[in-house]
Amino acid sequence: MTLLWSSLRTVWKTQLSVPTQFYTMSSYTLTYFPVKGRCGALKMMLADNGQQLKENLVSIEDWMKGDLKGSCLFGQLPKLEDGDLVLYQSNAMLRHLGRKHDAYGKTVCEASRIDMMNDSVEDLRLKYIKMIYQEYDTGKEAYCKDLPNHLKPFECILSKSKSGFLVGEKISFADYNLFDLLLNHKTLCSTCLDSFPALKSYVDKIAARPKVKALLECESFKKLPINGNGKQ
Ligand SMILES: N[C@@H](CCC(=O)N[C@@H](CS)C(=O)NCC(=O)O)C(=O)O
Repeated sequence: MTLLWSSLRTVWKTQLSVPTQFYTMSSYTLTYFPVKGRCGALKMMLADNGQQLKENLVSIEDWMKGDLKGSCLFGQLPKLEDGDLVLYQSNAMLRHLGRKHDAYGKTVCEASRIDMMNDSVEDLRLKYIKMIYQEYDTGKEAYCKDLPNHLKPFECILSKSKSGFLVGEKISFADYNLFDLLLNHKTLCSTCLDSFPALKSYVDKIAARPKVKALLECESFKKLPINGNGKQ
């Protein structure tokens, strides 16, 4: 049993831990609207790994013509192309990049915990999107009041983390995703992290990673609105 487990671990590590430099020739193309939206985390992860990203920005006018929508597997963007691989679903893209760029944990158990954390980030993102697009004027206040209940589990995890990341010793795709969503929330409510010291230093620490910092300060990234309806 021990032997089997250790060989499984070896297979998993072989799949996950291919040196990052092996992938420097990857050519990524992202097709999406001119917003940060569901692609902020993906862009941060690629930037942090020194990867190039070609972007096709789609205006609402072009989208409304319907041809592109009709060509998308689920009728929605973003779409990420990595060579011959075409991916839809932003979380599948994060996982793909996590596998390729060693941001998906060291073991099967770490990967599963990263999945769990990312699913929780997605739960909060869906609540955020619903408020932004459907009830900004009537629901923002209640949303901000309830926000600490959703941030508390992340604070709890990070306050116990030795590395300062959600899972294991290294940054993972779930960290980029949570970081991106926390930046959105700081824009929504500037004091929302004041009673969460671990989350606050987590955001500061990821924002200070040189390549992430460069992206956050880059004009073409900064000028993208967070959401498509202008609310933030
Ligand atoms: N679950 C999908 C959601 C994608 C999604 O909601 N896309 C929106 C923009 S962020 C879209 O394409 N809206 C246009 C439409 O539905 O026609 C993902 O994570 O990628």
